[in-house]
Amino acid sequence: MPSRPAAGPSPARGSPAKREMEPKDQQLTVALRIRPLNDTELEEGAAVIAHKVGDQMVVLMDPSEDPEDPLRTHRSREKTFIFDAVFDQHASQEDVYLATTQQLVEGVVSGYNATVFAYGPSGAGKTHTMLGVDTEPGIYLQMLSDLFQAIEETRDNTDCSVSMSYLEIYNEVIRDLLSPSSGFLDLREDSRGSIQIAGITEVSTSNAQEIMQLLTKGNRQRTQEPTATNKTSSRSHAVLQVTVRRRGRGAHLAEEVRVGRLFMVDLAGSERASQTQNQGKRMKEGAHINRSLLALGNCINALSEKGGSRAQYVNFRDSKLTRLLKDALGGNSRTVMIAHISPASTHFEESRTTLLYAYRAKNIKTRVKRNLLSVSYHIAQYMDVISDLRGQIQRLKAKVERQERERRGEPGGRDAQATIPAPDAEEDSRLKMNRIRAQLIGAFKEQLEMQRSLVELENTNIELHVDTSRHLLTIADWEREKTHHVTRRARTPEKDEEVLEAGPEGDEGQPAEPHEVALAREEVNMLLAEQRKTAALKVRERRHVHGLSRVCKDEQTWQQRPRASALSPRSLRQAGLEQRLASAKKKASQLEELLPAQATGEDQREALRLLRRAHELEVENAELQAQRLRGRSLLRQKDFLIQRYQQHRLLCERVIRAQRRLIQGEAPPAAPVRAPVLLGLPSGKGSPRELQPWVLGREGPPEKETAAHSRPLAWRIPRTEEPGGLLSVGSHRVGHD
Ligand SMILES: Nc1ncnc2c1ncn2[C@@H]1O[C@H](COP(=O)(O)OP(=O)(O)OP(=O)(O)O)[C@@H](O)[C@H]1O
Repeated sequence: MPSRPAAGPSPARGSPAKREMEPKDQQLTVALRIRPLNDTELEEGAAVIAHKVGDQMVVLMDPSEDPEDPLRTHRSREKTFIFDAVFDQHASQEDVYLATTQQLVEGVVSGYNATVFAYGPSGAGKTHTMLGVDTEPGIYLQMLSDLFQAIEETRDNTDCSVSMSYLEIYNEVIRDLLSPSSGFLDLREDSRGSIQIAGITEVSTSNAQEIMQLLTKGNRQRTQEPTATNKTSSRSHAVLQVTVRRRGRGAHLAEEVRVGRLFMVDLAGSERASQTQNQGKRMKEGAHINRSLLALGNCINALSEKGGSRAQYVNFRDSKLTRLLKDALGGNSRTVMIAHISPASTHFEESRTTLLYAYRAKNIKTRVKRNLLSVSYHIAQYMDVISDLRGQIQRLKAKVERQERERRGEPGGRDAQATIPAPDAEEDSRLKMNRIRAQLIGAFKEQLEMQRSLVELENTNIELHVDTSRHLLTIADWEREKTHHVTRRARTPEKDEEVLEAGPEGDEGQPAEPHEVALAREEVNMLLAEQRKTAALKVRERRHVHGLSRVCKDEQTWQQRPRASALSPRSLRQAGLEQRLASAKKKASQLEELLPAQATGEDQREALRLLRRAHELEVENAELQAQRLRGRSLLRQKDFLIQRYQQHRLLCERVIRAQRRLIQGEAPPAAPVRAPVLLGLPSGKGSPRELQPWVLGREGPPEKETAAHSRPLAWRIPRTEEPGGLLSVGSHRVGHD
């Protein structure tokens, strides 16, 4: 395997500390593992079609191509791919580990992020590579053992702590595998843009065995079911995160903390619905798995184009998996992907797509940067030191002057003492001032933390909006397809039979709704319910704040109010936070008023001024971050809107074509339908409106929307059902004008 350039500092320019912080481009390491043929494949008489050639090449033969066929002799039967490393059935777990992931250990200990993920179809050997078996442990145990060994070697001059968390993404929800009772967890982006999982259990550990025990415990909670292709198929993506924090030992004012994060991801296997014959729950899981893996594939495609140019738009937001792997694929992480395939001819299609994806991933570049935190003492502590020293200097100066005067027998030697505050009184006032200042700093800090939490919550709300728009777009896409299908049928009724043969149809000759559309509907309903609750709460909240006679002392009191039970935890948290923020602001301003009276010297006033300024800057910073988040979300919303307008345009064009045909007497009599309603877009002037859920979902339209006066301009397209009838849009029917 070719060695990769190290992502360490470049010796060319800058100070060593600065060079350490400079990000470096790093290519994804992509390896391929081919597992042995299994019993089922042997029973089926499958041939081996994936062959390892040398250390880096794999040749995949197409089983459908007949070498004897003279028409095909000019075509190559082989597809060749080159990776950083290729392993076949003879490779041991240790071989795979040493050639792929061992190289990441040192980086993690020195403060770099690293990710290893196993990719491939169901039953191809991902869990085997990552977890392994007792006699042949996989990458988890081997890597963790090396990690602790490397930490042990640095113990002399650093303090090190290691913590871990373990989660699964199952059907697009995140579950804490170390604390399954904690419900579904939220993904959040912090102010630095890195993804955090709110409320995840982080356990401190001191050795690899301990982590393995926790992993085994967590794995018992992991969703695993037998499927047609794998008796112990993992139906979720499992993510193990290990964080290593290293703090240098020394008596410096500023301490350096290196934080290395290691992600180890065992993805659920992709599957072809037609092959697995999964039904019901398994099929729904499969659709979720495939959807998130499709999103992952799209990200890999976008990132690999133009050599991973950052100008290319990469949609990480399409699934929780891609959001979680954002850094691993396009950000600050050294990443290794181990793709897995079966060598059997019966799995040719899956193997081919896996190889193509893995091959594309080779072009991805990430930008690695050491996570160096400088924990400097707070400005207030410096100010204390300075203030102490100044006080001492002043007292000493006064003492010297007094002694001088006394020595010279000058009058006023004793009087002069009276103009300088007595050391005790001065000390007393300084202590008092420091106490109030410490309280003020506490209040500022509290305010800032709450403000940040509010920004995070707002961001989550915006994300809910964006998710809703995305799902609505999927539904709208489908509705357009369905309308197109119905229109086509109306135009060419003689082809009905052909259509019926070509694909499954739902009721009344409607095409059957695809799985992802049903899922999108489900999720939209869930998201809308959540949004409605939050909106209702905000209205009530505003009313409540206006008429507020007393301030709730803490979040608990707030949450214990009787009406709280009907609201979502997120809404409750937001309401509680807003309330607490208001009270913290009040407290801080009271303290601010107290302080100037206590400030006796110039240095204390200066300290106060700096303190207030630092707080103002931090507030501004938080506000800017919030604005940036809002701006980004707005852009995403606009993207969806543009797509919707495009859909709308397409539909209008189709309607116009149909009208033309109608005018020219080519089509049967028309049934009217309102194109703008179909896509939930504004029909007249005014700002674009959000896509109305009732247009696409299972819910009925609100009363006022159906009122005749609010009806948008009617468009006519050929009749598709009963004469003078209705055109069905989702479950909602749009009638004639
Ligand atoms: N390299 C290998 N050597 C021996 N056995 C293997 C190898 N790879 C996989 N297997 C066996 O194949 C079976 C399926 O493997 P595994 O469960 O790891 O697949 P998977 O890709 O994780 O599947 P899924 O996505 O469905 O969870 C297991 O019984 C495993 O022990």
